[in-house]
Amino acid sequence: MSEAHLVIAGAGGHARSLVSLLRANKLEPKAIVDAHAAPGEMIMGIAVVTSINHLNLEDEINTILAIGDNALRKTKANDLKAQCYTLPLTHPSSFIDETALLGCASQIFAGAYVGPLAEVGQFAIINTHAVIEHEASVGAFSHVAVGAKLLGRTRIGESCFIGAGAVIKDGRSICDGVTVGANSFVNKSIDEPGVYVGSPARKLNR
Ligand SMILES: CC(=O)SCCNC(=O)CCNC(=O)[C@H](O)C(C)(C)COP(=O)(O)OP(=O)(O)OC[C@H]1O[C@@H](n2cnc3c(N)ncnc32)[C@H](O)[C@@H]1OP(=O)(O)O
Repeated sequence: MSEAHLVIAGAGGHARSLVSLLRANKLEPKAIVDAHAAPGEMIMGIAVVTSINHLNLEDEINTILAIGDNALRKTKANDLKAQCYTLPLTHPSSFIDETALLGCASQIFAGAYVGPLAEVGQFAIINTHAVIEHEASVGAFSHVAVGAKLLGRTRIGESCFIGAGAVIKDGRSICDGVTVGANSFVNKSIDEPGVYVGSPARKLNR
């Protein structure tokens, strides 16, 4: 039986990070699929095509989502369902405690830390050097950006974006659909969706 081909969906910045993550795991994507691909476009030596129909592959295809936008990633995951690559992807330089739980299709990038009894939901992204401390949890389709830190026992809901370098104080919880700005400090739990910035973080009123 032949192995499934890996295909990356999306040709934005996150696609480059994913190629690097896959190669660190000795996996090579067959192609990158993006509706806006230019003729002959290549990314890091990989062809970018507008549709998987152009690949003429008879074998199974497993799609890995290179979509940083949480809502779009959720829509695409629901559209593709069984065609998605379901195993968590972890960079060899990340540390995942043996008691941590990683949801299907979660992506853990270089230097990230996922501590004891922490949980990462399905299709969540834990980006470069992010820290998910002991017993913290990250909801499905959330994205913890570069260098952000979730301190012990924090709980982040679904489809949240925690900006680069942000810190969430230990024990605090954040409801679904919250964006926390880069370098912000969340010292109180957040129970209303919206965008929160600053130190301490305050809701942006618009
Ligand atoms: C691999 C990777 O690159 S992963 C990508 C990681 N990217 C990030 O972490 C970026 C995170 N994004 C941010 O921090 C953005 O500034 C957001 C999402 C919080 C807000 O963006 P926008 O909606 O465009 O807001 P905008 O830039 O108009 O700012 C609105 C107000 O909030 C303030 N503000 C925006 N971001 C922040 C922040 N991080 N900290 C403090 N204040 C902020 C602005 O100064 C502005 O204040 P003013 O109205 O008094 O002038």
